[in-house]
Amino acid sequence: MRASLIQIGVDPDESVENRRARVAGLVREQVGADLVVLPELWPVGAFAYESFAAEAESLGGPTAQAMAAAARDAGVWLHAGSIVERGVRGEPTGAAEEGPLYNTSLLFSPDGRLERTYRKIHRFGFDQGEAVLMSAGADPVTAQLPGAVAGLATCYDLRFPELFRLLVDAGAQLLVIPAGWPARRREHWTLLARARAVENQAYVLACGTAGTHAGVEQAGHSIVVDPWGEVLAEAGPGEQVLTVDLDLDRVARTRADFPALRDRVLGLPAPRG
Ligand SMILES: NC(=O)CCC(=O)C(=O)O
Repeated sequence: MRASLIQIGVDPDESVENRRARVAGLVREQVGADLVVLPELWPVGAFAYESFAAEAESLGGPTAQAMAAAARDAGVWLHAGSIVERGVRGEPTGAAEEGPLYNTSLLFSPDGRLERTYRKIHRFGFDQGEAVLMSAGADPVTAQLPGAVAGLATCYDLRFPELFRLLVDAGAQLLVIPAGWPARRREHWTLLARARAVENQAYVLACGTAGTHAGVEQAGHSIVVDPWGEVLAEAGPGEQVLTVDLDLDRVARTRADFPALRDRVLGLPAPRG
């Protein structure tokens, strides 16, 4: 599988419309890739909280339309990163006001069909920002890609290994993680991406943003890690396309040769203390 991660520069001097068109063009350039991955909330910026409501879209909105067309034109599977999704009015409480916001990832097939959506489960910000503006997703998601099952997660999810174990138990061999990770915690990003790969004996494709928005410098350094924890490719801090060929049989070989996943002991009782 050939995968291309497009580490998009998200800066306030570019309009959302311009960035959407520019990114669609970049996706169209990835002819020959099997899978293209974009970062978290690249239309608006993961930390541009004050713009979330104004830039919220439906699953048939302008970003989804542009990405569906780009996936079709390039003939690629496209994990289009995430958008601020405006959910349906009245969901989930039945209230009459506008629908809730979600941080929702979109996965398109090469014919431009929206195959999967994943609403980010772990919202970032503690008691502010995304954590209060967005509603949490509740459903882990996998998708069958050519030759491998992908497990979907988003940015802050990377810190929660139990989600990845669920994905692996559902068959995931490839963990796809769009992000908008800040530069000041770049060491965590790299460390956690490698940890998730090693402990799950899976490929990790983690695609972040570049640039600075809402005063938060982004880490860049998108990274592809193999099931042994080796870094196959890593971007620098700026906008960049990272293309890498994955040997998908390596997942099964790693799990057979070093069967740590098999040796899990499940259902342990609560610790005695
Ligand atoms: N957008 C995010 O989820 C940011 C996560 C982050 O900054 C961190 O986990 O650190």
